[in-house]
Amino acid sequence: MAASASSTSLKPSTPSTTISGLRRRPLSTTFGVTTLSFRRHRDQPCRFIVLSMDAKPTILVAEKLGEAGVKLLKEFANVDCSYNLSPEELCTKISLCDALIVRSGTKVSREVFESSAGRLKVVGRAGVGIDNVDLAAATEHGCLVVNAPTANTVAAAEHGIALLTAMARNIAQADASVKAGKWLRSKYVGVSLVGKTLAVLGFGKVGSEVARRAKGLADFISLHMPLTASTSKVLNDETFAKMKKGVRIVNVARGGVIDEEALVKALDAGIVAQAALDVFTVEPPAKDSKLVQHENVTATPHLGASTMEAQEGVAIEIAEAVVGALKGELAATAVNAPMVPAQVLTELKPFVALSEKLGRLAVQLVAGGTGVKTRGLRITEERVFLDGSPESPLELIQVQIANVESKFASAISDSGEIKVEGRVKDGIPHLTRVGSFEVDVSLEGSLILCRQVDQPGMIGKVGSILAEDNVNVSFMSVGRIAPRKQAVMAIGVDEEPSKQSLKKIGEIPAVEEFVYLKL
Ligand SMILES: NC(=O)c1ccc[n+]([C@@H]2O[C@H](COP(=O)([O-])OP(=O)(O)OC[C@H]3O[C@@H](n4cnc5c(N)ncnc54)[C@H](O)[C@@H]3O)[C@@H](O)[C@H]2O)c1
Ligand SMILES: O=C(O)[C@H](O)COP(=O)(O)O
Repeated sequence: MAASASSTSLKPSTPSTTISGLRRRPLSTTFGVTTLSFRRHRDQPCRFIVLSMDAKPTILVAEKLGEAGVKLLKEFANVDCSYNLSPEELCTKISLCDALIVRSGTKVSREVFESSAGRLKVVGRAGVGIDNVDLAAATEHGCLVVNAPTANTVAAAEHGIALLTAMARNIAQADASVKAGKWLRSKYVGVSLVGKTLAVLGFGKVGSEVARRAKGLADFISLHMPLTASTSKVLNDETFAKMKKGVRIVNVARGGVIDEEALVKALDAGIVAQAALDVFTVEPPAKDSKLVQHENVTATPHLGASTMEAQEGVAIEIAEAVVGALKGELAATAVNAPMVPAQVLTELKPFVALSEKLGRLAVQLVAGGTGVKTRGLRITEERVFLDGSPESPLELIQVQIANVESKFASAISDSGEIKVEGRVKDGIPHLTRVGSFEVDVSLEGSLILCRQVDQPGMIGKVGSILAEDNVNVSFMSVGRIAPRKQAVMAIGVDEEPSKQSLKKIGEIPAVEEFVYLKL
């Protein structure tokens, strides 16, 4: 038997947690805890949904993905490539899947998350825009959403420039007329780009690449912001009325950032001379759409990301992100959790493992089962620096669950919540407090918590019962209020004890309560 025993005396429980020089109010929830919170540098909160998989996962790829990405996924998971699913078919299939990969053509609605009945752990968006994924529903269902934010940036910027130049010289319209047997040289006189001004709305990755390529272009507006509540119909009757007459508009962002009816009116009135559009509010747009059919509109079918290079890049980027998330690694491209720089991820990794284990442990301590994880969850966190330094390292994590009963009464703190606390020691998560009792046990394998009258021989008695059952004890720690009063024994075990052994432990006369917890 490999065991290490230690004994500590009870210290009064504090209303907040001290984190190396800063005082921090612990996380608290009204119901179960599976979501973890940290602070990262610059005092921005980070939230991770920690995933762990036991069997080989199943990944549904619902839209065409580059081969290199599919190959990568197949090395790790069962991969089901099923395209053109109806919303109903997607909802039926999703209950058998651990991850889903989509492009912009699939709506990942609340119904999809509800239909997954908790099995769906990751949604991978093979591209940038995540307006087709219900992020609030994903978060509520404990599902991580990751995207591939970098691999198609250049492709989208190049398409924007292609549309801009093609629009300025009427390339698409002129091509169609020549193919129709016409030769209309005076009809298709274009505008020169030299000396003009270009407004880039949405100056992020794509927008800045467009600007770099567009030096010297102008009197154009190129849209590159995501579709959100604040960008929806950002170009509308009011904004068109304020524009310079004869402006030309390029949209490779999302159709919804333009009020399309207003654009048709602006085109008819000559306020907007031309528009080059890759994206539409509804895709594909209606065949008789006034906008698409307008003679001053150049339209492409959402081709911004469609280059061989971008699609291979996106496929690999999303495959790596989804596989990483399914393995429980921290996701750098998570969109319903903040992006965290690589060096911070390394620093936080053991704390994520600690938080995951504390969360699991705390939820199992709730009386009446653990099926409350996604409902009524309220997380609060407050950080006050004692030494004035936001760079102070994280020292311990405390998880509290309020407004619930516990199946292990000793886990209830003086203030009435289930409380567990842990630290990272030599890279390994340790449980350091249960309720008001200080313990020190490595959070590996599983755990027996046992409250007993503090008296000689207790460690031996419990140890013998486990030894008879061939259960190896990895760590053992006792926290007590005062000598010969109540004590809590935390025993780490490598194997699951039989029901009989657990019963025997419960029958030791000095044992007042005990619980077996799987980590
Ligand atoms: N047509 C395509 O195939 C294609 C390809 C790639 C990206 N996109 C679209 O382009 C968008 C931008 O992609 P990205 O990689 O550059 O993203 P990004 O996050 O790097 O850049 C978006 C920028 O928009 C800005 N922004 C947000 N709201 C704004 C507002 N109300 N007004 C002005 N700016 C605002 C942000 O601050 C950010 O700088 C994506 O969200 C996607 O919808 C389309
Ligand atoms: O947001 C994006 O990345 C682009 O719109 C590309 O979408 P797609 O993958 O459906 O081409």
